[in-house]
Amino acid sequence: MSGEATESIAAWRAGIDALDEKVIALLEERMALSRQIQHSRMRNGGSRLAAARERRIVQRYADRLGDDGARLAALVLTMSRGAAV
Ligand SMILES: O=C(O)C(=O)C[C@]1(C(=O)O)C=C[C@@H](O)C=C1
Repeated sequence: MSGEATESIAAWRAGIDALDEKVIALLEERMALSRQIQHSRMRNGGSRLAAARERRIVQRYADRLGDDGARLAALVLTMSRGAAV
């Protein structure tokens, strides 16, 4: 591979690494918000789960990202629920 290509790939990877850091930070922020909601609901006698809300979230991801988006949403929700200890 040419030196130019190697440099380009390194720069693009730096961009990806920066984006991944943001995605991770956003996921952490999301999990914290989700935990607040779940704790609040449970303190008030409700359950941890809000199934209808989850269906809307999965649908939103699916509309934008297809079947993989739906799977990603399910994983994000699992992580968010798991954070509510
Ligand atoms: O929106 C809520 O009611 C939440 O509790 C948050 C959240 C989520 O992480 O998006 C988590 C658990 C529920 O089952 C539904 C959604």
